[in-house]
Amino acid sequence: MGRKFVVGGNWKMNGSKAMIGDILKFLKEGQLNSETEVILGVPAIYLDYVKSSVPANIEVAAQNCYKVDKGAFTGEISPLMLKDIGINWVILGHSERRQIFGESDELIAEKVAFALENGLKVIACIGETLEEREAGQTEEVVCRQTQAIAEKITDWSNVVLAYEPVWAIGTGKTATPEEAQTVHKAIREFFAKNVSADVANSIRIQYGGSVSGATCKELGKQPDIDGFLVGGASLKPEFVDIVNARA
Ligand SMILES: O=C(CO)COP(=O)(O)O
Repeated sequence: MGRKFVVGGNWKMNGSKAMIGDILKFLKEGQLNSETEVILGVPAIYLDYVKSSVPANIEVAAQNCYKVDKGAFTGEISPLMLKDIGINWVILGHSERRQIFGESDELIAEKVAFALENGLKVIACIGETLEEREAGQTEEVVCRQTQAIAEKITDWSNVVLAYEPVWAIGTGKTATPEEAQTVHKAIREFFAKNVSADVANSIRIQYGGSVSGATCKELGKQPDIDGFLVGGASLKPEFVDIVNARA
């Protein structure tokens, strides 16, 4: 069976009630391809609000959650809380969490495992920095990040992997379709070798990093690119074009 195209909009720390109103308007008015799964990554404070007003064909994700169910962890939210308000998805390991908030491969892997155990679906993010790419370490880095998760989970059916090269995030510098495809293929080979042929075939791998209405079509044609994780452009009407990249 083919892998269903999956496009996430990661709003990051953006939005207001007024802005969310505008975003939901263009999403409701736009003709979203029903063959594409659409997931909005929403700031925690707006999750309930968005969940209550989003059309049924759009899923809502948190942008982070912690690795235990409750307790003295000021400022954190748990997978159980997300499930409690009807949220089914979480983005984990985004490069901004890794770089700005110092999250390690191991912590991210623990969060992925705990979120899955509690019935969430996970978009797990990986990707190399510019320095790592220039040092020829891209594949080594993304495999190391994936391996950390593979050590903590066995069932990948509720995981989407997002390959987001750090140098392409928010820079307007999209990876070329060939650059992205090369890494996506390497990740799939990692799964074939270290997890199973079945997971290698079935896991969906999104590309993220300056995806726009202009770049999405060519990227979306690559055989190992199964969708996108979109930052800046997910706040704008062109997000509809990105959702429909394969249409
Ligand atoms: O980080 C990203 C999505 O998670 C990508 O952000 P941009 O699309 O703004 O480059």
